[in-house]
Amino acid sequence: MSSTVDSPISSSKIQIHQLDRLAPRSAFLLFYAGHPPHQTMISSLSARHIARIARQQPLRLFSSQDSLVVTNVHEESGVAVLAMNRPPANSLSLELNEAISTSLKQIESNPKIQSVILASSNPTIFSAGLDITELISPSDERLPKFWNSLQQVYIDLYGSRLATVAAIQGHAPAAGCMLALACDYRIMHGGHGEEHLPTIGFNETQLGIAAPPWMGQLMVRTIGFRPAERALALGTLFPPSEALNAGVVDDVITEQSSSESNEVLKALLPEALQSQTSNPVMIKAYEEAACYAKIPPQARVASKLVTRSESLKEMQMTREDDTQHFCGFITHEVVQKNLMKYVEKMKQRGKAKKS
Ligand SMILES: CCCCCCCC/C=C\C=C\CC(=O)SCCNC(=O)CCNC(=O)[C@H](O)C(C)(C)COP(=O)(O)OP(=O)(O)OC[C@H]1O[C@@H](n2cnc3c(N)ncnc32)[C@H](O)[C@@H]1OP(=O)(O)O
Repeated sequence: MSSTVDSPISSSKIQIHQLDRLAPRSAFLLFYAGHPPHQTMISSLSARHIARIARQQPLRLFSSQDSLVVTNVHEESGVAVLAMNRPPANSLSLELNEAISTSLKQIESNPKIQSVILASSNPTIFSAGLDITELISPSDERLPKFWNSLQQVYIDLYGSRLATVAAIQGHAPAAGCMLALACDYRIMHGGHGEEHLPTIGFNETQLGIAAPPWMGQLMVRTIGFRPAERALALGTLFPPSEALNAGVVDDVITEQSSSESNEVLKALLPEALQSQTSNPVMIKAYEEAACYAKIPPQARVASKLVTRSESLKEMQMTREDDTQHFCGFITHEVVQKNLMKYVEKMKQRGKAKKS
């Protein structure tokens, strides 16, 4: 049996085939009418359940307000948006990491899309890095799974066939910075006055831990050996203008939002980001993404491989060792103590802010 549902991915219709024949909780195939078939994994709902909903009402596959990520595509310009949506700080949990990887693959499977903007539904925090609560007294089963999901996000983003543009509206410490550095282009908001400057960088040493080798090397490849060596040792968090000078980001936008919303952004941005249609960082991110989307894709991807394939290969080869080191390091008594102290400080700061 097949039924047709409206898709927020594009204006085209989606046909769902043979859902009833699939076992519950299995993945199913979606065929975009008029395009070659694409595979889309939907693991959290059973196929029967989805088939039933699909017959009754339009199925919103991507732009749900309570999803950990929200995505949308604009086939006319070849640009998509993938926004992290995990309040309060987009800290990277196992589930958020998996959602980022899955959504990126879904976007990649659309041949009309050449660029993706990595964004945040939080206007002041891009991502707070790893969810520190994942690191404290972790279970033996979850910790390696968690680290693997982060490695996978890095591999998927850094090696994506899509041109990737990071729209950094706010803070991007540690693994939040990694997400941005794994993109092809980074645009950061200049902040709202000296007292509210967002920062970006690898601050791990300030937590009593060290960035893993592949993250550290990413910084080295981005800003060069000596500046990276110093920034990693000191755990430097760069405010926007310093991030620009050091080459951590490619562009800093200081202008305020205009009152006029941008028509293309209205069509491109998922519901949860509609308040950002006049946001200058988003406008610039779209312009960059559209610019990349016009380059012949084979040539663009080949040039990306020239600069990235060696480090990706290395990552694949050292992945298991990296997981073992990470788990050993994080569960060390001294590291656990440092992390607990850090979280305590973070909570106190939060309480003080609220009172
Ligand atoms: C030999 C080889 C060995 C290899 C070993 C490798 C080992 C590598 C190990 C780890 C690598 C780690 C990388 C990381 O990403 S660690 C995480 C680093 N992140 C941080 O330090 C950021 C902490 N957060 C902040 O600084 C701020 O929250 C900030 C992002 C700047 C936003 O500030 P603000 O706007 O003022 O918001 P609040 O501070 O009030 O935060 C809002 C709520 O969010 C909670 N929060 C924030 N960050 C995190 C986080 N990372 N994890 C979990 N929760 C977080 C915060 O507590 C507030 O919660 P609440 O509202 O309940 O008070």
